[in-house]
Amino acid sequence: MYEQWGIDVEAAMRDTAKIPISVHCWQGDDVTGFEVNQQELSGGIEVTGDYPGKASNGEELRQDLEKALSLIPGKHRVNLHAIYAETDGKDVGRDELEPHHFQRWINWAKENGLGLDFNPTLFSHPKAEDGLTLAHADENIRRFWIEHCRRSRKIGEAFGKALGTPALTNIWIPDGFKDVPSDRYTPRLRLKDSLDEIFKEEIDPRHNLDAVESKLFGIGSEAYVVGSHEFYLSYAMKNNKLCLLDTGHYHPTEMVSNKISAFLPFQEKIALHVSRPVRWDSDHVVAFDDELKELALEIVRNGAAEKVNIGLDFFDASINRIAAWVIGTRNMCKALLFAHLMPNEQLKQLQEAGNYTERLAILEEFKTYPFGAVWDYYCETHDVPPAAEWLTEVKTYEKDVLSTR
Ligand SMILES: C[C@H](O)[C@H](O)[C@@H](O)C(=O)CO
Ligand SMILES: [Mn+2]
Repeated sequence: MYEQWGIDVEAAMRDTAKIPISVHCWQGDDVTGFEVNQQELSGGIEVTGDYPGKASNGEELRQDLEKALSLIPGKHRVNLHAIYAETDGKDVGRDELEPHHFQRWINWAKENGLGLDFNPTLFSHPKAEDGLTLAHADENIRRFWIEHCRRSRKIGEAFGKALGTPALTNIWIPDGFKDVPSDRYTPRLRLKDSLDEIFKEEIDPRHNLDAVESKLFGIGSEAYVVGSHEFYLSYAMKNNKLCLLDTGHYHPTEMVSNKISAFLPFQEKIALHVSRPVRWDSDHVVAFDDELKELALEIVRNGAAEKVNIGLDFFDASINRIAAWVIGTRNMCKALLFAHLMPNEQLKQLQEAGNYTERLAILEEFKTYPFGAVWDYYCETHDVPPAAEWLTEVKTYEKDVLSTR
């Protein structure tokens, strides 16, 4: 059926397999991390649920990631946060972190042929208690976070050097106000200054790429977020940084799929946190829904697979955490395969010719093409279980490993 449209199914599978997804480690432990002085999750992000068996150290988290990755077709990446440093019981401040605190992650990534990405952690910390970090009026606090971000880029650089693939080091801060500000400008000036300090040192883009992640609002920053979309878009354009678009960080009817082609004429690279907002930035597990398909289509039909760094960002503790990773990441891969199996060139020509009747007719017909069969075949060719067969393995792992923790 696909070949009748001139679609080369084997080529579609090959091209899908070339796209790495950066799998976020923080789904595995509810964004807890391994710091010696662990703090409550803060910064306006929430994890709900208490499913048993969560990973509580590096060994467990890596073991769980390995299990999840073994059920996902293709070769992918792992995205770390600074709170996943392993310091052997020593209380190392975030402004003191060094690449060697991530040596076990680097060794593991090397053994498993994975790339690593990184994020400084500017929440869940006494110096982020009032929800302000890089835009803080207190110079000591602001300096502390500048130093943390500076060091984070060096950690990203070390990942890139060791693994031969650039790390994406992404800065997200919670800074904002619950209620109407009396001055929106000064905190933004301070954030700009902080970023200038952080990025002062040039780092070879073959080892590290810098991204900045905007947000519309958070819990405790309902009225104003310093690092808004316009702020970071302007900063990234002027300073040659990547804008990271989190699909949960916009107005409920504002679609990130619609933004990709607006960025592409101007930006060499874009980064994504693919998430599933349900009424708000709720970070639900990514589903194979219309917006996910549209996002993948925008990447594939615009030939932008190498320009868009795809990362995931969801955390659900009400279900098995390995299953959450597998469902969300398989759905991202599924959407990319789906996008490669559309008659994109014909659809483009129909639009150019003003033939919107046929454009709609064909888009609708393809919704019921036998995509599931191709997906199963894709999984089999990558030696991972097709359809829901992966669930049996997750259940066995839950019985043998998770339930013993
Ligand atoms: C833990 C992540 O870095 C965090 O979720 C951030 O990326 C975000 O999206 C905050 O809303
Ligand atoms: Mn995010």
